[in-house]
Amino acid sequence: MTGSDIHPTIVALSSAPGKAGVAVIRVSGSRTRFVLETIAGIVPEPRVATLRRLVDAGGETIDSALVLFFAAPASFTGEDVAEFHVHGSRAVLARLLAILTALPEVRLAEAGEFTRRAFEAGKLDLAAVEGLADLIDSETEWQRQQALRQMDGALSGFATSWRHSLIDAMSRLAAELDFSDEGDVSGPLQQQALALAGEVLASLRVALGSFAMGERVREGFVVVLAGPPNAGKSSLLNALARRDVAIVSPIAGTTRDILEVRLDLAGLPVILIDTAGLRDSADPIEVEGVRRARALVARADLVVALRGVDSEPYRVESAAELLQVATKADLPGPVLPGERAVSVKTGAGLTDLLAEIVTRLQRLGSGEPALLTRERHRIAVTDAVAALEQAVTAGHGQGELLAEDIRVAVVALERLVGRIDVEDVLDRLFAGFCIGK
Ligand SMILES: Nc1nc2c(ncn2[C@@H]2O[C@H](COP(=O)(O)OP(=O)(O)OP(=O)(O)O)[C@@H](O)[C@H]2O)c(=O)[nH]1
Ligand SMILES: [K+]
Ligand SMILES: [Mg+2]
Repeated sequence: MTGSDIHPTIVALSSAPGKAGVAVIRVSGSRTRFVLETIAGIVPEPRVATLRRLVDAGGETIDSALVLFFAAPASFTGEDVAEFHVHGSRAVLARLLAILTALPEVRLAEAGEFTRRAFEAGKLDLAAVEGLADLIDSETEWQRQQALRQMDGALSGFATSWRHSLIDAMSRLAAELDFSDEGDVSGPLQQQALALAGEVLASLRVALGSFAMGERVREGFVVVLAGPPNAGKSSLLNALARRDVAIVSPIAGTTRDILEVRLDLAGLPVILIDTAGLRDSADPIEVEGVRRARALVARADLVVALRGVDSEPYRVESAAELLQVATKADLPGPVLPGERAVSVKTGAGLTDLLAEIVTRLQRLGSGEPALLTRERHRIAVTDAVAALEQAVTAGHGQGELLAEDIRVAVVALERLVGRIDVEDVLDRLFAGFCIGK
């Protein structure tokens, strides 16, 4: 089933809005051939870019365009699809969209609707749709690579093989139960089922171990600059961001709120955060700033603890990865053991500091590419792990209970690729899509 008979035909601008050399308008659905005949005068040979004049009902030219046709089911959505590569002018786009949506049974697409149709046609599973969303949102190299792996089915492939192994285990248990009158024998088939469950459990635990990295690559590593007032936190933020983001002054207590910039550090997405100087204060605003700074220090992936070489030693308490930095290295004063020296004034040590931040962040992962990248994945796999742990530890007792534990794990894993509970996830996901995806 292609679904083309139950869906209206949809149309949308699929490239970014605004002025551009070329813009792409995409059409999908059973009226696509009709749309092509009406606007371009022909249905081009599938997958052959064809230069045509696009005309309105009165025969007046709207633009000349490259026209592409993809015949169902060999298209992104699985339906007949057309693309019009027109000149990216607001006037051309407005006119063309107005004409297209005025055609019978053709309407503007909703956010994510092309992708939803691809999902419904079985072109992408849920994990792959998430990968596509992440790819479109990706801003750094690590994000691009991780999203592409997800879109290409890295998680989907594992989910399928875990599920197959567990279904295999369940069928061995069922066979054993058929042969026993008590339902509590632990024969060779049950042993095999337990071994399969144990293998899947081990693989799931490895996948869970990759979640922290997967999530951080998606959302950004939180790196917090912390230390006493006037340590040079805001100066360092500006230097690393190469922009004048934060106010710098010789007055202690200049920064009161938190300030963040997003950086691409050697392909790693980093959220670098400047905080209020840590000290006791009578000023309620500064007290709140310090409270926020401490909260961030507590939840950071990496804390860069700063102290001016001309100031007292200062230790930031944090359970997170900690990097001790002595600032203002151009001034006289000692660099203490364990500190790296930098000077924003001369630029000394800044490149090394950046390299060290990258090294520390990379160390948070195992080096393996992350399989689980969203909280949704973590929950599903955690549920499956809990059920299989119960199966494996309860072990050789009742065959029926064992089968039930494994069944619970299978259901949890089916959520990963979207065999169940799909609508909720899709609705939330597509809320973040723009129209035309
Ligand atoms: N000589 C020298 N002065 C610096 C350097 N970095 C910062 N400063 C000076 O130190 C003072 C404090 O700098 P800020 O960046 O405002 O310090 P901060 O840690 O953000 O201070 P608060 O926001 O008040 O906590 C300013 O006068 C800066 O110009 C440096 O590398 N060398
Ligand atoms: K300051
Ligand atoms: Mg500051």
